Amino acid sequence: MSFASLGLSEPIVRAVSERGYTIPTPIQAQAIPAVLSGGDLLAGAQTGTGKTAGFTLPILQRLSTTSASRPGAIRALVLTPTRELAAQVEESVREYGKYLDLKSIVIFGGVSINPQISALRRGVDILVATPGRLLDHVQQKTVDLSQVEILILDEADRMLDMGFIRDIKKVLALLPKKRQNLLFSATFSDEIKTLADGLLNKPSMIEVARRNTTTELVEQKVMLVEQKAKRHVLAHLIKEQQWFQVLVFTRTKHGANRLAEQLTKGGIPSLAIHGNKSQNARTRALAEFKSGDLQVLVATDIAARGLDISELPHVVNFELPNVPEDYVHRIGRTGRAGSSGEALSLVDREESKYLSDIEKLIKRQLPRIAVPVFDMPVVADDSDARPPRAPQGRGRQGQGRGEGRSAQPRSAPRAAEGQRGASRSAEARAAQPRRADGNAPQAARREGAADGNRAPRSANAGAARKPGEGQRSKPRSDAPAPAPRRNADGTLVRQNDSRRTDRSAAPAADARKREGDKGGLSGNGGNPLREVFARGLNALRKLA
Ligand SMILES: Nc1ncnc2c1ncn2[C@@H]1O[C@H](COP(=O)(O)OP(=O)(O)OP(=O)(O)O)[C@@H](O)[C@H]1O
Repeated sequence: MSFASLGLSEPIVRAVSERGYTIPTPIQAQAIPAVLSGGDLLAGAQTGTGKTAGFTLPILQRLSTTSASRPGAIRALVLTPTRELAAQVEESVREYGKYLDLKSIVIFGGVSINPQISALRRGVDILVATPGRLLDHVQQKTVDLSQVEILILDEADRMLDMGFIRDIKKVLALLPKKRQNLLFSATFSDEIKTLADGLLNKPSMIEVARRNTTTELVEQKVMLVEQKAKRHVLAHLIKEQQWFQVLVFTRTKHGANRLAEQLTKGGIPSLAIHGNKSQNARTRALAEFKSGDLQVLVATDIAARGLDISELPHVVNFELPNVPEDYVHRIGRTGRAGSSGEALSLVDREESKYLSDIEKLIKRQLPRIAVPVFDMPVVADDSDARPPRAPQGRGRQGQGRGEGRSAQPRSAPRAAEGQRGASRSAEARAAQPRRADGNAPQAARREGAADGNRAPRSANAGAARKPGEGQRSKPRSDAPAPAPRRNADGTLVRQNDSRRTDRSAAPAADARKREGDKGGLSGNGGNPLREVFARGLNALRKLA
């Protein structure tokens, strides 16, 4: 099957083949004719399977073969949940439409509104926007949506959930009654699907794979590890396994800042991206990460949806999301367009409910792998020893609005009201890290500086490293001092624990074997029993 055979004109097919696409993906093969027929559509297909072109190409086709009712009028409106996704979608519109006489622009918050006003004045056929900034334009009467022929909700289930639904309803009220509605996502919960059905007019429904399934191209694993050990385990894995491009998801903005700072201090260049960062910092962090100049991007769910990072090899859930669909989207940043990838979830026992919700959604049990055995540095700062919040059901925590016009959290439907209150106070708690000596830890004091700026790098972190470059061999001045051998939960390995240690090392070694020795999961060389004995004795002396 070819793109031309789906009813697309030569200029569109030419642009698509210049992009390197020869065969439509299954969602494109089904969605393109359905959109061209003019009806409403609810389309679901796994992450990274080409949904963007699935709606963009037929929109371009429809608009290029009919004329606007009024010159310069907005004819298609694409809404996305995040600024970065809006920018990405509009880039695709421009690329696929480069041989057509259609104009597109993107508008989102966090940047000056004036250039957007000027661009809207000049006339535009396809507008890609985040809802918050779009409503700002509505309020200032700088946008006219009365001629919109096609509305597209990308990441539709997110757009219709409690974070966005009020804004979406305001936008819908401004659109002509007669229009084509297109809803695309990799996930649709039953309640969102029912809501979507109510908004659509006799929609066709396309489901390429079973709803809410994760892509087969991602190898998913779970490591059961205590919250306070997670950052050490993560740093160890990144160094030992020489992971380069790693996207790490945390539950809160503060947690993202803190982890990015800790990793950077430990010699792993990292930046955080979340809703409290300036747009400049967000754009820069994502660009550096996409281009391969940045080793680790620590993100909240702001980066979970839609972002297309070419051949991203690793996604890590530092904490599990409390909305199981978000798991599907997070891990879907890897394993895209036919490439394979790995997703590792670090799960504290307090998160076991989230894990079972996720496994229920994706209808499979995720394989558990052993925690690596290694020397964990002793740290006075136990600010991340706090376990994650106990599961409280659905509803996003600690994120507030997806792309708000203000820092105020969105209002939520009744059922979720209590959860959001809980989430805010939990975020506030997390904003006050504790330290044994009662002083604010460095991370907290630096937070202001780190926010919106490049996270401070350690003296010899220098430029981002390529895989294999100086990760193990170079001694670093900021490397943690040799420490007593500890278990993954931070407790000292005692003399009597040696058999236990050996037993816990065994599954790790097995896991490494299973993984074709990618692992590096074992401890130091030499005689492990003697080493454990000596270290244990040392530590006990110190304690005494
Ligand atoms: N027909 C095609 N042939 C080859 N590559 C394609 C084709 N269509 C899309 N792609 C590529 O596949 C990747 C994923 O596409 P896209 O971002 O549209 O996925 P998606 O289904 O919207 O994912 P998500 O659910 O995460 O938003 C992109 O890099 C895109 O360029």
